[in-house]
This record gives sequence, C-alpha cells and structure tokens, in this order.
Amino acid sequence: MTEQLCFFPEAGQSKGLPKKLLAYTPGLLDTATSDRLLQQFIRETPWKQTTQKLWDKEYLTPRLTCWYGETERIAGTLPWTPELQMIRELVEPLAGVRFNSVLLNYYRDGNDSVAWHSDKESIMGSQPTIASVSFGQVRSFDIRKKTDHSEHYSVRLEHGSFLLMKSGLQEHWEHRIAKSIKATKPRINLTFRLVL
Ligand SMILES: O=C(O)CCC(=O)C(=O)O
Ligand SMILES: [Fe+2]
Repeated sequence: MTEQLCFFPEAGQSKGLPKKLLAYTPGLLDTATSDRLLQQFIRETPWKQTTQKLWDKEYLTPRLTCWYGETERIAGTLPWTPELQMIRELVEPLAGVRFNSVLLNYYRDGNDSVAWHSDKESIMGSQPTIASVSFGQVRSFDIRKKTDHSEHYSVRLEHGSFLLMKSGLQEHWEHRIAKSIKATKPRINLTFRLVL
C-alpha cells in the first residue's frame, strides 16, 4: 500500500516500534477539544524560556516551558488547572501509575526543539513511566539506543494523541524532537511525571 492510501493510525511511524518501551494512541482527545486546549494553553500559560549551560556558555532553551502539579521539588511549579487535572485523570488509568506533576513544552514553530536526552533525573527515579500528550503541529518524536545509535525509531505525534513512555525507556534510550523546516505551526506537549 502506498503511503498516501494508508489511513491506519500507525501511518508515518517506523515499523516495529518497540512495544515494551512505547505505546502510541492517536485521538486520546477529539479534534474540537484538542483545538480548544491548544489555544487555551498557548494563551493562558505563563511561559518561560530558561537557559542551558553547555561548555561554560549559557544558551536560551529553544522552546518555552512551565511546570504544574503538587510537587515542591521543582521551583516555580504552579497548582493544577481544571484542564490539566482532566487530562491527568484520562492518562493515569492508561499509564497504570499516579502522576503528581506535568511539564508543558511550547514549540512555537519548527525552529523550536528538544535535543537528545533521557528523563531519568534522580527526583523521578531511574525507571520512570511518563505520559505524553500532544496538541497542534505534528512533530516527529525520535528515539535511539544510547549504546547503538543505529537502533532508532520515530513516531509522528498527532494533535490530541497520547504516547506512553514505559518504565524501560529512559535507562537505555534517549529521545528528541528535532527542528523541522516543514513545521510552521505551534505545538504544545504535556509530559506527566511522578516527582518523588
Ligand atoms: O515534546 C515532546 O514530545 C517531548 C518532550 C520531552 O522529551 C521532555 O519534555 O522531556
Ligand atoms: Fe523528554
């Protein structure tokens, strides 16, 4: 079947996405709800652009961020909003774990990105389960094995979709959202986490 004729949800994804590490579900939220939430998150979140240090030089992080939840471990964390609570209640049973915080990322266009990394800060333990919900511009989520970069996969994260990063992912794999010249529209991503 040619790609244009393939309407299955897995369209645009690498074959053989390792099910032990990732589970992708399009349409967690319907289009109308996702449209409304995208605009609301863009408008109402007090976005910040932080800096990152690399080889002793400070760089602006190429995206905007904001933390919400009930943890005191991350400075500046804001209380849950009704919308974030609602999404948390949707993803918790799917993830099979409880989350106490969520990081919002705002990729204003294809020039915004997140570099290769894994989310295994000590405050989350070494094998965290992370629930990721995306709105807006479809972007590719790439993963690669830390010890063998030739082992890699991509998932296109669609408007209103849900990606479960299972507990085995962070230890031996890293992920990124690469810059894209084709991506011109804004994207919001939510990663629900349990901060210990
Ligand atoms: O935007 C995404 O889909 C991923 C974000 C991410 O990896 C992170 O915030 O740690
Ligand atoms: Fe991440």
